[in-house]
Amino acid sequence: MYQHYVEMKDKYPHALLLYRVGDFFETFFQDAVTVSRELELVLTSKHGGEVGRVAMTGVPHHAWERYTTLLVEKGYAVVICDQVEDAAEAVGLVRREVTRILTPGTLLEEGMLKASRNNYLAAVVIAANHWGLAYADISTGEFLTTQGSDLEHLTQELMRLQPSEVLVPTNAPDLGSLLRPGETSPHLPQCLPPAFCYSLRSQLPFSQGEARTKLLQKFKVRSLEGLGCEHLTLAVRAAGGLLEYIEDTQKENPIPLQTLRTYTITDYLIVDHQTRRNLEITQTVRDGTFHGSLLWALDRTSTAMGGRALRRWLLQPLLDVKGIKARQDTIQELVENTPLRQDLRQLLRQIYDLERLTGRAGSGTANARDLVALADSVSRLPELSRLVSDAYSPFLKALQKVPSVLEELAQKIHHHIVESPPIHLKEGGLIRAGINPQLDERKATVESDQQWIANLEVDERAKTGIPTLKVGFNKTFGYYISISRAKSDQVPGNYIRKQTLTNEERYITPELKEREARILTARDDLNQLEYEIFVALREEVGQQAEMIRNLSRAVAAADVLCGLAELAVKQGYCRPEILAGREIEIINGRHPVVEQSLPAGFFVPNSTWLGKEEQTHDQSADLVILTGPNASGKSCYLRQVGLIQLMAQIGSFVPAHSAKLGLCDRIFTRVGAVDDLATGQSTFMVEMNETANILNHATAQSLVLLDEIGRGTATFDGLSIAWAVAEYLAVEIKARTIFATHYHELNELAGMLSNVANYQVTVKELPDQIIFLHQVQPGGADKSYGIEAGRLAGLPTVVIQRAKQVMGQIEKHSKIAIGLKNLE
Ligand SMILES: Nc1ncnc2c1ncn2[C@@H]1O[C@H](COP(=O)(O)OP(=O)(O)OP(=O)(O)O)[C@@H](O)[C@H]1O
Repeated sequence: MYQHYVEMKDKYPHALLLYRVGDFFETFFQDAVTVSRELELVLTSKHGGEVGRVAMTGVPHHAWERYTTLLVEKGYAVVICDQVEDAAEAVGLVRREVTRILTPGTLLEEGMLKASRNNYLAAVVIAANHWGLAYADISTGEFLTTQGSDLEHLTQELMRLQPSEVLVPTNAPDLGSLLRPGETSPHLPQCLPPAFCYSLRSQLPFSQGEARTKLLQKFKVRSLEGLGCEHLTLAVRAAGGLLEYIEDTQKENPIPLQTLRTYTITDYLIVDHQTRRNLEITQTVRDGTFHGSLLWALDRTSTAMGGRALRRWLLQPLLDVKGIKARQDTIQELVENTPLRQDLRQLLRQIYDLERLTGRAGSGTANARDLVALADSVSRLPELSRLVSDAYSPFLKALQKVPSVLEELAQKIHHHIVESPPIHLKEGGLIRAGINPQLDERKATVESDQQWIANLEVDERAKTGIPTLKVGFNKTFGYYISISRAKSDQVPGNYIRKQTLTNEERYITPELKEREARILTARDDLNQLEYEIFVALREEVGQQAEMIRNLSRAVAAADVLCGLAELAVKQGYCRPEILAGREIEIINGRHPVVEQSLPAGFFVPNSTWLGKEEQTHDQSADLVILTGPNASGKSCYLRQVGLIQLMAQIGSFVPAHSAKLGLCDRIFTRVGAVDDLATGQSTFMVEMNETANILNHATAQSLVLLDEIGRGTATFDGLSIAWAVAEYLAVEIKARTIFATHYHELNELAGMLSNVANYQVTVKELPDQIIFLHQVQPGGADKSYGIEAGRLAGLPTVVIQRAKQVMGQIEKHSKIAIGLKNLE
């Protein structure tokens, strides 16, 4: 056995090999040490003949999925080597084969995947400063590719996707190895973020010739023109290499992938990783939780597919007005038609994860319960289409037609498979009566034999006159007749004694054994036949994978929009008017997340005007300097504007009384720095890097949100940098910007530049407290409340007095604007 194990392990040197021995999956040698460390399991050892003592760690065979999930989550590849024949019938060593290879990016099993998010496998090809990126979710079939010419964009795109595994073609000697998050290799290009798992692959499948041929074959086309990537060499190379990997690891279960789609990152609103983090789109900054994120606040979807789609939309908002309006129209129809919205939500709740169920059917991993769940869901689709039959908005109209072949397929599944089938596929009990005459005939024979055995006890008691006679069954002898030892002298002549126990004797009869043998063979045949009928049905579903998935995507989109409509109604959102220009006008806007965490009516709405032509000065600024005391609501206001803009660009209604929003090409944020200990950078350096990135990439079409710049250094350095940055943004770039700051001196900019305005968050000052009004109003705060806050916090009176004196002096001598004017 060890020899066979070593032969298998040789084939998969970079994966953990789980090897079935009896009721356990065992790991040996170094794998055992790793598994025991990672899963906190006991490491034991056994004498292994010539090799001496062998370290081993095992997990119960029925729980392999649970343990494997943990290992894969930690970034390991796992190979399952299972017994493929019955140990009891095996002659010599039980035959074992690799039945499944699991890597973080190639999971299909339901329990291993998070319902609410995609599980992406990505592949990158880098050539000098150019890159190609392909990604697929093999559980849902999505398959996309793109390319670009700035490595920073590749990093950002990977951060958006958060792939579970990234394939990188290299010349590394340890091809096939999987680097876990944080592990490095000299063969890994620098621009790849260390947070992901990287699979080092050979270059060949990623070469233009091989990759292109692979794609042509897979999609049965003669040119890649129709897929949109004929001339995108790097995109083709990445996609072809990715496809080869999927086929290589999923030999047993050919994956039904959707047709490759080519996209361009600049077709979407660019939200860099920093901004996504600062705006807390999918998780909070403080503790990384989902609760408190924008996704948490917006998600009212009813299906897992809808939940995943909403996440994708939020991470990839649109730049195309038509696309946004189509989504808005659908939300509007659902907002206005409450009965339709409610019925739709009710119905959607009954639809399971069709995308993934179809994937499992197509790859041959679905069980009978999966097929029933799929049929249940598909059979809801005609109801759904009837419900939206009068709808006029685009995403509801997309549901109006359900191909009859799908309805028939669902009926067939229901007709064939019993209502609550067992999990196991080879133990029978799957297929209904009346489906297959051969099956029914064999079932009838088995049943009659079983009935004969069931009657045997009564018959034999009558025949022998022994009232305590019993018929029993055990694994060693099969059926037997049991008689107490006291009565054993009364047994008939055809009884053959098999076993003697303390108080009883066990017998068989030739007829009993004959019936038993017939039952056992017939049952095996029956189970096999049921399995074959099931597999044929599963394949039939797999053949319709594309059609089911197209509909699933339409259901997912409708679900997202129905959820957004529900939210709009419940939270009082408005439909923003999307403009082609640069104007941003938000009347009485609210922060979508903070609003939901406060009691109703507590959130103070605030308006915003940016980039408007021909308006009063306060309402036409490109750059707003926002001042106000600590904790007055500056950061909240700043984020609110970013979130409203982003929500509008996914097509959602927004938390405001009304809004007119010109599209943004990018949203940038710089919000309160945290020391980046991992890279050893100081707070100030992180802040400066981020600011540099903004100044180098923002355009007049961008939205820039800056919260405190220049705080991590000496006051005058900080103030000077903040001033120069604000000026550059307003004069050179003309990006729409909100600049929150404690440097009141920046208010002087508004007097010098016509496209700069001052806003402040107001407070009410009482003798012994400051009341936060959270109201944003035109005008610069004329005083800072830092010293006041210090007083309220209990700093000694002398310190407060002295601080006031020092401030008085500083203010007297600080005339930045006048000074700068004199310089010119
Ligand atoms: N418009 C609002 N209505 C109601 N409460 C608000 C509003 N804006 C902010 N708040 C509350 O005030 C708290 C402080 O807000 P925020 O963090 O935005 O202040 P800040 O001015 O940025 O403070 P600092 O200058 O210290 O960073 C928030 O936690 C929020 O609960």
